[in-house]
Amino acid sequence: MSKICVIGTGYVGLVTGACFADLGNTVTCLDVDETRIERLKQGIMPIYEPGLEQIVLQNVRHGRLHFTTSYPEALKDAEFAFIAVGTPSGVDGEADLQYVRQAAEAIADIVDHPIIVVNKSTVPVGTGDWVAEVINRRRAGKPLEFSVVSNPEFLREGSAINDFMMPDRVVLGSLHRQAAEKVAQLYQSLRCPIMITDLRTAEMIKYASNAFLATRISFINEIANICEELGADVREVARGMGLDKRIGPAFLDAGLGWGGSCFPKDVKALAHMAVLHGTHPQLLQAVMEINRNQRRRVVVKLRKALGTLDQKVIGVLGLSFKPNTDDIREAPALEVIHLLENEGALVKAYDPQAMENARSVLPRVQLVETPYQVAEGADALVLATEWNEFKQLDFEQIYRSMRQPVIMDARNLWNPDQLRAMGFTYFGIGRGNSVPPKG
Ligand SMILES: NC(=O)C1=CN([C@@H]2O[C@H](COP(=O)(O)OP(=O)(O)OC[C@H]3O[C@@H](n4cnc5c(N)ncnc54)[C@H](O)[C@@H]3O)[C@@H](O)[C@H]2O)C=CC1
Ligand SMILES: O=C(O)[C@H]1O[C@H](OP(=O)(O)OP(=O)(O)OC[C@H]2O[C@@H](n3ccc(=O)[nH]c3=O)[C@H](O)[C@@H]2O)[C@H](O)[C@@H](O)[C@@H]1O
Repeated sequence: MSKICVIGTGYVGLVTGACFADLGNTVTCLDVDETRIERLKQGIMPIYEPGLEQIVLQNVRHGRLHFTTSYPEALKDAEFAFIAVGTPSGVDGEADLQYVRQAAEAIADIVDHPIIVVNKSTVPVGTGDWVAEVINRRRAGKPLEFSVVSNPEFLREGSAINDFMMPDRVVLGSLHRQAAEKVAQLYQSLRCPIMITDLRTAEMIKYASNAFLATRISFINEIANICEELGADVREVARGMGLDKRIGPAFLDAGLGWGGSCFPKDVKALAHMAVLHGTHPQLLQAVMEINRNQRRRVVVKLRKALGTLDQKVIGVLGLSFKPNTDDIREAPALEVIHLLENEGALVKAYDPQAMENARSVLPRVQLVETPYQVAEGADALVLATEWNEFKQLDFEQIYRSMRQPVIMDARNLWNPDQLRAMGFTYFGIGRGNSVPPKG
């Protein structure tokens, strides 16, 4: 069993730390955010993630998982230092590496024993080499025995623990095969394919994977828009496509487009890298443009259905960028709300988990306690995030309480025939009758 330091306690750091502890290692998770660490020490999770609290508390109790803000404490005798800090978008769409640099410099300043530096953050191709340079430069005259391994993370929010513990694959990249093999041993018990390659290739696998998934979603959204005009049903189209083993059914849900803390920043960063190195990433540009338009189309449909959005009350169900998370970073719902507010609409909203996070970024939105309060007096109801609890609502009650019975089901969650039969004007995404009549 190994001694591991995890730098950063965001989604990835916390899940990585808790899961490695659960696999029997001794893990210290470090963050520069004192409040976060203080709360973690009290057993309070900084994020909503199913199963996380249980695995954290259990491993803390067994003495395998620790939290600290002290780099010396976290790195003491650590055989591995996992960097899992944020890599947000910079001004031009590039990945901002300031936190990675700080982590690398701290390792260089503190460690005096051989160590493997494992990069789990999503970073531009070439960052592994750069991290090695940062450490070496900092240690000039007093070399440190270390290797850098890239180990991109593929977990999804909302199913993070399962994704970590039952991955489709683990990707490792390094100049030093032996170092990569040592990291591979940490994952041995997960019994999944472990691919060892070079540093830059591993870094690119992460971007290419996220960009490909985003491309699938933009592709099906484009097909959805064509379906609307031609009277086909995109859900059936996706089902029919997905039965082909070469295509597969995943990531073909048309809707409001992709959001979240990663797809938007990673597709942008990949396109930025491409342009910077003289290639023209036309497909990536189109993938991003389709995604932007997907939100706007919803607002256009609502405007057409209601005549104007000015002074109209629009209820929004779901604020998180997808179900089972309280994360609202780049959530499609927020963009739709901003567009609606720009046209004078008054927005009410509810989300099962993201209300706290939404409060500060949506000062003009009336946040209410239940889906039914969202519907009350509304001129239209928009389903922006397909939480399970929205599947079975009392639509009779909703119909009675709305000012105008207009439903914009932007995640294709509900049954159009049933709702239309009840008297609702229903619009979905890519489902035949989904465009309001012209004029
Ligand atoms: N959120 C996700 O589902 C996934 C994220 N990733 C990648 O993993 C990386 C981390 O993402 P998140 O966990 O979402 O980030 P986050 O932004 O939620 O958390 C990052 C944490 O790192 C801490 N931090 C910043 N600088 C630090 C330093 N110098 N020393 C110690 N702690 C420091 C911050 O205080 C924060 O708590 C990103 O590169 C992201 O692209 C990869 C796969 C999934
Ligand atoms: O690098 C990352 O951070 C992670 O990004 C995504 O995970 P995540 O952002 O948690 O969520 P997804 O389930 O991929 O959904 C992303 C967005 O696409 C949307 N989506 C997803 C699937 C689909 O069919 N249609 C669709 O619109 C979701 O609503 C959401 O807004 C990837 O799936 C992970 O493999 C990756 O590790």
